[in-house]
Amino acid sequence: MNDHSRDEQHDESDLEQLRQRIDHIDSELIRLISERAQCAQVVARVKLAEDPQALFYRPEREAQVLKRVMALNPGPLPGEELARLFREMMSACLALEQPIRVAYLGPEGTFTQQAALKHFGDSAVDVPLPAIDEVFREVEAGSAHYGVVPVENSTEGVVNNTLDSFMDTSLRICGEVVLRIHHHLLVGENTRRDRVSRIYSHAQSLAQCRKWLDAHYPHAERVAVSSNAEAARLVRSEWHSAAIAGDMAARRYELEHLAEKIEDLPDNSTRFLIIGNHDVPPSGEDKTSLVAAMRNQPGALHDLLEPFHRHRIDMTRLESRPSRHGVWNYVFFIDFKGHQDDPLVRAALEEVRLRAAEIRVLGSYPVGVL
Ligand SMILES: C=C(O[C@@H]1C=C(C(=O)O)C=C[C@H]1O)C(=O)O
Repeated sequence: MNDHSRDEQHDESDLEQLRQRIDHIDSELIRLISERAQCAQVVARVKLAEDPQALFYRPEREAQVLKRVMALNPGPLPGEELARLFREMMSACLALEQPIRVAYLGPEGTFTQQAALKHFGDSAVDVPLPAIDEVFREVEAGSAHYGVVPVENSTEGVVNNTLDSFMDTSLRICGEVVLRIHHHLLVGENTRRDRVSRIYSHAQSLAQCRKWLDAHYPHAERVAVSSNAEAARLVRSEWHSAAIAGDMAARRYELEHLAEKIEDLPDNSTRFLIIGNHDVPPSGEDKTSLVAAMRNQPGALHDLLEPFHRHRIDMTRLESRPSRHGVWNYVFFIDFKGHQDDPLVRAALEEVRLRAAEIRVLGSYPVGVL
């Protein structure tokens, strides 16, 4: 036997042993995961015994579980990967308690679907809807437990439809998800790649890739459609067209990548909100969103914001939108760190309430973990 074959023999028996060890670990994991799932079933019974209308999904608890997993992670898997595995495990456990229906801005293949999956995991039932206000309506009507809508993009700013929908809803924000957005130039298999004369995408995505398009396809017609998934669907049957969309849409519509990561800013990301019909208890690291209408007098905005500053509350966002009642009246959307049950936040909110014409807390919710 030469050295080489002895080495190989050694490798083979090593491999055999390692696989036996992995089988043994898997058996242990199966036992533990099943024990975890049984525990979740008991949790469901406890919740129901306390309240027949019990909420099974607990965003604050899920955020704590994920953060704990990342803190305990000894490696070699990155914390986010380990948390992703736990995300799926919780999703499956929750489905045993109650299958959760999640409406999102569709069609299938949108970044919003990707955000919904990232937040709720694979075991949630997803319901694609064609418009943001329909997502609000579906959750208001109780046909879906939760909804997922985009609210702001790091390159292009706010999604006005979402902010406007919050003006006339009683729904609450139950969570947030931030997604890194990578755009690709996609084509169907029969497309003449050198003859692309039209590029479809959502207006925001076209804007996020403007410089790249100017440099690479200055003469192609840019056509804005209702979503990037819709763009992907359209180009399947068009020989001279390409779509700008993400990986979900590429997979869903079996498209090929002509160019990858064509967004102008490399850290392009979008924030999505989870909407539901209940308040979320504190998780330990929360944000609060509110909408306020100002009194129509000089210094009103300063007066409105001053209590946040004095109570040292960290404001993370301020947006204004025209109010739909009366010309030139504005409402403000304010996000800040902290939970509405925190004594400091409560004190600030009481003062703000006296200074604003109207304020409505849209929700306190866990800061996005993944
Ligand atoms: C098990 C529970 O119910 C659900 C499932 C969870 C889990 O699997 O860890 C966590 C929160 C809830 O969404 C719970 O509330 O603890």
